[in-house]
Amino acid sequence: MSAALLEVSNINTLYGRSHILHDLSFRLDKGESMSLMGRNGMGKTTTLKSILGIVPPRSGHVYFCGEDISKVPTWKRMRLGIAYVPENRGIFHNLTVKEHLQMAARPNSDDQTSWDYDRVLETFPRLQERLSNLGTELSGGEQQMLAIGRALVTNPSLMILDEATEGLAPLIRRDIWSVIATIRESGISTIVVDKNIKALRKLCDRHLVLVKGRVHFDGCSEELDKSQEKVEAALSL
Ligand SMILES: Nc1ncnc2c1ncn2[C@@H]1O[C@H](COP(=O)(O)OP(=O)(O)OP(=O)(O)O)[C@@H](O)[C@H]1O
Repeated sequence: MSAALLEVSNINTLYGRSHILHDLSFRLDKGESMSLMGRNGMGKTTTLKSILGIVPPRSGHVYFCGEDISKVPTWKRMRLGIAYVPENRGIFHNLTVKEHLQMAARPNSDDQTSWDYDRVLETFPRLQERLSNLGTELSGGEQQMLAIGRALVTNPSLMILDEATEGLAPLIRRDIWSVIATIRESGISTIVVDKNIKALRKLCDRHLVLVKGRVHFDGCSEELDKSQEKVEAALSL
């Protein structure tokens, strides 16, 4: 078996005394794209925050490129190549589009996966038109594009997107899905949290479904098709 890019091994994550993730384990190979699904409150965001160290698991391990990063602070995990596009997008009100991108940019020696300022603007022509606008002056869709663009210029090997299409108009959603596909094609591994199972089925190689902080399903798209009833029941209860 090839070395995993990310391996989450038996993590238990709690908020105070509320035990949210229970012995959660999964792995993601280099270049692989994984969906993370589950009803509201099942622990998807907590899983992402555990990977990033924002909410460190009480026990268990997180390995990235074979290294145990369980005790590594969040900023260092990002330096190692993990980028996060949070649910609330985290756009600064008082910075322009250009400043957001310039501030985050980090070059990468690997030409194949390299994303720079110009490539992001080519991918998001809307941002090109809005370069001198402040975060507050952007629509929800533009903010989402900026949040993704800002993550891309850090040249991550793993990109984590939490509900990137949530609350957006259908045409903008379509653009965001197409950009996520482009990111994947550029060789960056992705973990995508979303409710659109049809889009995730098409986009991702593997799928993880959580129920009450436990893995309910973990398999490839063909296995997802075979377990359709079980998965749909878990998502619609
Ligand atoms: N900061 C916190 N303090 C205490 N409990 C929390 C905190 N954040 C989340 N929770 C609880 O942890 C559980 C899992 O939440 P989480 O946000 O991981 O779920 P989710 O699957 O991402 O749901 P959603 O789709 O609603 O974002 C929920 O019961 C939630 O109320």
